[in-house]
Amino acid sequence: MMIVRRTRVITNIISRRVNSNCFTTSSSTISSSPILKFPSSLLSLDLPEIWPPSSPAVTNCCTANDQPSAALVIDGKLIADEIRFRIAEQVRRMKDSVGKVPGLAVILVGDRRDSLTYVRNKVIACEDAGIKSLVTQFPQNCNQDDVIRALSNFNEDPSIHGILVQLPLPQHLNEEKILSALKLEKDVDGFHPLNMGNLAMRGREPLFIPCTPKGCIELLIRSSVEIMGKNAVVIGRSNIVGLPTSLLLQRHHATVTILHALTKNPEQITREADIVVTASGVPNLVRGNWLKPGAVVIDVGTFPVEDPSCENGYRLIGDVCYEEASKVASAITPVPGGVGPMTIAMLLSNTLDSAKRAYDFT
Ligand SMILES: NC(=O)C1=CN([C@@H]2O[C@H](COP(=O)(O)OP(=O)(O)OC[C@H]3O[C@@H](n4cnc5c(N)ncnc54)[C@H](OP(=O)(O)O)[C@@H]3O)[C@@H](O)[C@H]2O)C=CC1
Ligand SMILES: Nc1nc(=O)c2c([nH]1)NC[C@@H]1CN(c3ccc(C(=O)N[C@@H](CCC(=O)O)C(=O)O)cc3)C=[N+]21
Repeated sequence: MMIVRRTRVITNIISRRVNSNCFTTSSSTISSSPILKFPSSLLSLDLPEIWPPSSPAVTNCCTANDQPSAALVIDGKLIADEIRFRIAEQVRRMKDSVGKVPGLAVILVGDRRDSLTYVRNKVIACEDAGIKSLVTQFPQNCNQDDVIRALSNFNEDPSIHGILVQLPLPQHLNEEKILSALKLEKDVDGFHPLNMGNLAMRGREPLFIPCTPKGCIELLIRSSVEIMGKNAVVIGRSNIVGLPTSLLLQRHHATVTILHALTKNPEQITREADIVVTASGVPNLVRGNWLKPGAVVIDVGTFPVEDPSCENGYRLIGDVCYEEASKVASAITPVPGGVGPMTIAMLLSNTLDSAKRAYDFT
């Protein structure tokens, strides 16, 4: 029998209507947009096997004459901020009662610009939440044994509850070997084969659910999108996004189809989907005519393109042709400001969960 751990049902949507005159999706435009209402938070900081179904508030956006209207934008940044606020509260409570805070260690190899940005964002998010963070950076040409030694030190450090090895690693390093050196109890990314295996098996509980897939599901639930019984398409089958996302959607009783680079006629398959989660890394892959009217679209893809006018020297493009898709979908996540901030919030959530387990703190 399924154990339903979450008890609260979400009825509100954190989102905004797409401004049809504005197709740029920067997080600043989103956070300044009108917010319908905060939902009562449903972030369960333990691991749910399944969430209860919520009201299908975002399933169909067609007008009376069946013309699709603009999609609701699922504001990942806003939702992530709310979750991070809740995490910070719990960290304070932990500090007050046990005298300890959660600790996250990040291992970064090389100096890829996007990795540096992601790691910096993770460190800032930790600071904001009161979580201790340590970053160990190695040069691109480093020795594998040195990386494993650093990992082992973090494994043994009782003040560290989560360890993240920033991916991708340089070619000469063996990702499988490095990741398998990570202590299961500290695998806050949820990439360990045992965590992934438990996610895949019915009746089993992984210690950690991978952050991006967990963030995608959290976005759907908080936007009142019903998952149970829906046709979901996941584009991409990678170990870090596509595969665990498809497993998680299945755990929520969606009927899941996985598309990959060799799939024939992908647009025909996506057109049948109520929910499309895309993580291919191919910019603008998903066009408006790939979607069923009223579909919910979660865009995980982040493809960096040079842009000297941006602070980091690049801007991100998603997998979805936003301009087209937002006219067909009922709800859509922007890039940036959609899944990305949720990934970080879920990392903090997993780190807090790990510390709670370590200190037997509820
Ligand atoms: N926002 C966030 O928090 C995060 C964003 N990302 C982003 O998500 C994207 C995917 O990341 P990741 O999973 O690590 O990438 P990978 O390159 O590991 O996997 C990409 C997957 O997409 C599939 N694919 C590639 N081209 C096509 C195509 N034309 N049609 C259908 N499927 C295709 C590949 O298929 P095949 O298996 O056949 O090669 C593969 O399974 C990237 O843009 C990444 O930057 C990743 C993590 C977090
Ligand atoms: N071990 C490991 N775990 C990961 O979770 C992991 C990884 N390696 N390698 C790379 C991918 C990518 N990833 C992102 C995290 C946050 C944003 C994010 O916050 N994006 C912001 C924008 C950030 C920016 O400005 O560049 C947004 O979409 O709004 C994006 C992508 C985690 N990944």
